[in-house]
Amino acid sequence: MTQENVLEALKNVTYPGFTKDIVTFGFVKDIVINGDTIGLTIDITSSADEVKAQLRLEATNELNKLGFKDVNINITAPEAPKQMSNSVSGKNIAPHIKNFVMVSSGKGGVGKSTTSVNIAVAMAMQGKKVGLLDADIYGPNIPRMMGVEDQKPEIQGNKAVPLKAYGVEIMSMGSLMEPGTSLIWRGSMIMKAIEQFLRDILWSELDVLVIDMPPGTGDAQLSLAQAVPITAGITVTTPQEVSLDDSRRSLDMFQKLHIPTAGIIENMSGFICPSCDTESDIFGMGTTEPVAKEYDTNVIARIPIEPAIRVGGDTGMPVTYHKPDSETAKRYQEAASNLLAFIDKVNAEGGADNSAVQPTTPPGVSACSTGAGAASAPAKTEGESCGTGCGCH
Ligand SMILES: Nc1ncnc2c1ncn2[C@@H]1O[C@H](COP(=O)(O)OP(=O)(O)OP(=O)(O)O)[C@@H](O)[C@H]1O
Repeated sequence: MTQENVLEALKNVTYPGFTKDIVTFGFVKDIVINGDTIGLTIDITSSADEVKAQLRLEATNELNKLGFKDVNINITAPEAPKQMSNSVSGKNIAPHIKNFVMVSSGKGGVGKSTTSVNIAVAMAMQGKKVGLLDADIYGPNIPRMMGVEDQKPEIQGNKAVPLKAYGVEIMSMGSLMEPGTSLIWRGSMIMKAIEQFLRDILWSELDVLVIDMPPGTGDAQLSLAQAVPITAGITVTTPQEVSLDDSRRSLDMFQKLHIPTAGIIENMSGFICPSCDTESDIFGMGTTEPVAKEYDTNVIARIPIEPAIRVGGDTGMPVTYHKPDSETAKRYQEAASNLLAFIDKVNAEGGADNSAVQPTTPPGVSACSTGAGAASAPAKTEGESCGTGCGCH
């Protein structure tokens, strides 16, 4: 048996999906014949496992027919493209961002933006490529807290370049609006804004995008969860019972939206006196632990009330960066480490998956205009959401 016999026989093996055979393509190389043993390489251009399996099977059959008993085929192929995002299925409109963290709170004013800022800065200080998206369209405070409130993002074509401070890429509705102006948001506008923040902003290939949500559980949260797979949800709460009730709603929302829950941040947990550095109880301390247990999650940090945090927020000088030796900076760093460990765990277990929260209507069909319910549904004014999350208005 000669190399020519072998090549002739392998001309019967067509490359999957094509009419040409693997010899004509020039894929067969390094044929070594030793009695009834043969070794060869098939060097292909596809990284698909099915292609490799089919070629191995068909080539082995042909060589067995020629009389070879021991057939050793080495198939070389380009490496499969690296999966940038941890999305295993479902929708991801920003696949170059590896992980998304949703920071939510049941009610306003509990320190959600302050937490988002300091955790983002802490992760950047720990060497991660971090972005911070201010999706709190009702009260976009992030530009002030990050010291970029006087800057406008550069526009390239129809996209915007994020601002940058403390090693963190930043985008906020506040940076796109005139200071002091307000927008009246309908549900459908919120959905579109969230998608645009992900699609039309030139984010780098980030390790983590921290997203500061509006308070509560509404259209913004649903839209975000449907647009990208959220790797981790954090809820921020203060220790009082009234706030805890609302944080339960946030935790329940994570479960309903299939968002892995990283845990609770108990903010304003005790007070650190600026003169004597002692810690005292004001709103309560440690009250979030039972709530975390209820939802099978953890308290990832307790952040005391510290005037330096408020000053840092007001002056655009986050405490984590500007007072790295303070007790609160250390706690934010610890929260960031806990969050990163949680993200690693989620990814090791297969990554986040938002396929279960996609709109259920087929592509191109509006949930608002089809089905038996549509005829009896109340008429909607232009631009009003039907509340199904279909984004059809
Ligand atoms: N641990 C803390 N110690 C001292 N001040 C704090 C602390 N956490 C937050 N603050 C201050 O409380 C105020 C409200 O915080 P922040 O804006 O972060 O809350 P929020 O939950 O994002 O509010 P909103 O829902 O209105 O966006 C800010 O002035 C902030 O500086």
